[in-house]
Amino acid sequence: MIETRGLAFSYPQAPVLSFPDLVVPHGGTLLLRGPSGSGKSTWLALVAGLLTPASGEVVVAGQTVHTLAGAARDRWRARCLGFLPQKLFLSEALSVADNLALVFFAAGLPVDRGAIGRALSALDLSSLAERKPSQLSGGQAQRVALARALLLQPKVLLVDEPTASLDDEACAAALALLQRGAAEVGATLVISTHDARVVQALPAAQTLRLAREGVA
Ligand SMILES: Nc1ncnc2c1ncn2[C@@H]1O[C@H](COP(=O)(O)OP(=O)(O)OP(=O)(O)O)[C@@H](O)[C@H]1O
Repeated sequence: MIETRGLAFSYPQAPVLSFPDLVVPHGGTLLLRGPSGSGKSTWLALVAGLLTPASGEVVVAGQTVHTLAGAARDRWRARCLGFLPQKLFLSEALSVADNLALVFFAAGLPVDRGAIGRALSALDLSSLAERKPSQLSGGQAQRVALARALLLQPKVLLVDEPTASLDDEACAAALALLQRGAAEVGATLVISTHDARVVQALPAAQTLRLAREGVA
C-alpha cells in the first residue's frame, strides 16, 4: 500500500512541485503519467525516500518513510522497495549473480546464494549468472535488473519508463514480466510511463496524472 498526503517538493530556485493525494491499495497497480518535467522521477524519489518532501508525508506498507533517517532509511529501502530504474546501474565489475548479491549488503542481510539462484531461474537467467553485464543483450540486462528488484520480495516495485526503447513485442513481454513478478511477491506495482502502449495494456490500473511543472 502507498499513501501520500499533501506531498510537495522544491528543488533549489525552482517552482514547488505539488502532488495530488493518493492511495494505492496493497497489490494494486499505479501508472504514473505526465509530460516531461511534470515530476514523475521526483515522485518516485519521494516515495523511495531518496528525497525528503518540503511538506506532506508518504506511507509505504505502514511505514511513514520520512520518519526514518540515515542508515535506517537506507536499510528500509533495500528491504521493502524494489526499484527498476531506466538506467539499470548494473556493475560492470561484477557477474550477474554478484550484482544481485549487492542487494543483501544494502539491506544488511547475509548473502543468500540460494535466493539469488531462484530469482535468476524465475526470469530464465540461470545460464547467464556468471556473465558480466556488458555480455548481455538489452532485454537480458533489464531482466537482471528486475530479478535484482524482486530478490527480497519487496512490498512495492517502482519502475521508471520500462518500455521506452522497446518494440511492440518486447514491450508486451516486459509488461507481462513486471506484472507476473510483482504478483508473485505480492508487491504493489508503480510504472512511470509516457508510453500509450502501457496504458492500453493495463486498462484496470489506477492512474496518477501529473501536470506540467507539478501543478496538481
Ligand atoms: N536536481 C534538480 N535541480 C533543479 N531542478 C530539478 C532537478 N531535478 C529535476 N528538476 C526539475 O524538477 C521538475 C520535475 O523533474 P522530474 O525529473 O521529476 O520530471 P519527470 O516528469 O520525471 O520528467 P521526464 O519525463 O523528462 O523524466 C522539472 O522542472 C525539472 O527541471
